Amino acid sequence: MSERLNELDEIRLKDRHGFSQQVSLLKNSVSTTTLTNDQLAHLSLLYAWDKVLSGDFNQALSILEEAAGPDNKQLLLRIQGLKVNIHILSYRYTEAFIGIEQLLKALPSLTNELTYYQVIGQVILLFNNIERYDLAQQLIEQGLKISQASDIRCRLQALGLQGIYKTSDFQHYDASFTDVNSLCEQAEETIFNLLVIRNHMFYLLEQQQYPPVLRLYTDYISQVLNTNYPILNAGFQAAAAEALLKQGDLVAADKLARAAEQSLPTDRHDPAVLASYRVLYLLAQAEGNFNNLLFYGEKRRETELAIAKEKASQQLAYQLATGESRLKEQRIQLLDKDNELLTLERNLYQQQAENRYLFLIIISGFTLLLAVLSYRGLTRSQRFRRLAEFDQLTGISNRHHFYQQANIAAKYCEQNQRPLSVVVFDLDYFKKINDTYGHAMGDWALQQVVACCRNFMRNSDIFGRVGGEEFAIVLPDCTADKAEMLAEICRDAIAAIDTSHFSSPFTLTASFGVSEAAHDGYDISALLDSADKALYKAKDNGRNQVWCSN
Ligand SMILES: Nc1nc2c(ncn2[C@@H]2O[C@H](COP(=O)(O)OP(=O)(O)OP(=O)(O)O)[C@@H](O)[C@H]2O)c(=O)[nH]1
Repeated sequence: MSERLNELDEIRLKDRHGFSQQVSLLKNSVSTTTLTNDQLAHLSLLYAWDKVLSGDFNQALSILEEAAGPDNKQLLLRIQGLKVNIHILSYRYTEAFIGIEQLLKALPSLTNELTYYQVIGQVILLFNNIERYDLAQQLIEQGLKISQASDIRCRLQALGLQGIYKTSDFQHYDASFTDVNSLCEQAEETIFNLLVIRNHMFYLLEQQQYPPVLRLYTDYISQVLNTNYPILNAGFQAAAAEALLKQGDLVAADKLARAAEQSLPTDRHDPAVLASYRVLYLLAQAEGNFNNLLFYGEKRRETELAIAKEKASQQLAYQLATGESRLKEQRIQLLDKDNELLTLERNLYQQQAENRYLFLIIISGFTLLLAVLSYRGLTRSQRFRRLAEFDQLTGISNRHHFYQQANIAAKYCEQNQRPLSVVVFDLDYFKKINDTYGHAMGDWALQQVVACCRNFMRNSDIFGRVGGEEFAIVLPDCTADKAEMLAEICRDAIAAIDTSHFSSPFTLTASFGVSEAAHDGYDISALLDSADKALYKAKDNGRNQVWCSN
């Protein structure tokens, strides 16, 4: 029986399908009373692994919690190691670090090289993530002392490369990369080798060494495609696309960047995902494609934020798990309270949404009745209302209507503690355009400016003409950094308005000011004032730029 369990362990990561089938078969056919404690625990470990590989982390954890305690110390540590692994995969970092602390205490008794790696590999990865390269390095060195097996040495050293890159000089890193690369190639550890090369390509991009990036891409891409590993595909393609872009080959860069996008897993916050969005953003910028610029700018920011958030929660969890124990427990309880509150908030929100839905159904019944009764009256009054609310030249809200809508939005955001930002902009040297090319040309320019900025706004944004050539946008649920990005995109788009078909082409530009409720409060007049002041700074500093009030 023990031999059979060891065989299954062997094929665990090599033949995923066969492993799953055989574990289930064994689990259903064997009589547990005939097994020793260790065999029972080993079977539970394999069964839990099968659940982990199929993504069912909760079940895997309960299998391990219920597993019989083995007499064999190595097996016990593997069970604890897998529990840590599951906590990491399910983002429960506090539990993960508490488990790690226990594992590290038991580490000196680990003598089997493969078990050492199985138990400690994830811990090293996590230490790298929280930038505790010193702790990761200690574990790597200990592992290298235990193991002479080339596959394990490749994996350990590959994990150590990130720390060497971040903490030592480039020459040392370059030499280490070459060593690890050849070691992993000899050991035929393809995935680890390719991950090391992918990271190296991004390192080379940082050093602005573009031809070597493309050489690595050509040399290894067929291996990458064979692994069928999306994070590797996306990483290689994005790195090569960025190198091509920097060398000015936009067409080839675009092709690879799109391929990278198609390889991207949707729910991963891997650096390869970030790199792909960065390249697609740079491409949109080079092509003047403002829709893509906004889209990928947003995606890039979201991914950056998610990576930073994850790192912060890992660092906090590490501090909690290694801090003084009573304080630690209190904080964990506080965190749990936070989680309870979040769940409560979510439930309340769901309830509110359901109530709102019910309310909408009732209201829509009345509305239909009213609509039928007053159809004629409404169409006439609607026409008058449009005239009173919207600017005739550009079609957006006039000053009065803009203020009305803006105040409603500000009140809503304040009550619901949502962010709120304001952007104001004013065309540069517009008088000169009127004076030189005539008032009709000025009108045309105003219409073009509004039409192109409108492209980048959401339905909930409030866009108004608040002066002759001055405009304002109120952005509910939007922080200043995003508002600033929108302003930059509008600024770029206005500067790109094409006047080449006129007999005397001219350039249109605008200056922007941004303010945010978190800094200036929720009063619309104060927000507009503050954004106006930032706008004057943009004008004073040479125009055609965006300034923020904070
Ligand atoms: N064509 C046209 N011009 C307008 C309209 N409303 C205001 N203007 C003109 O916009 C110009 C604004 O000029 P200024 O306030 O001196 O500002 P500017 O020339 O843009 O200079 P800076 O803002 O300092 O960069 C004036 O010439 C106004 O007549 C309009 O509806 N149509």
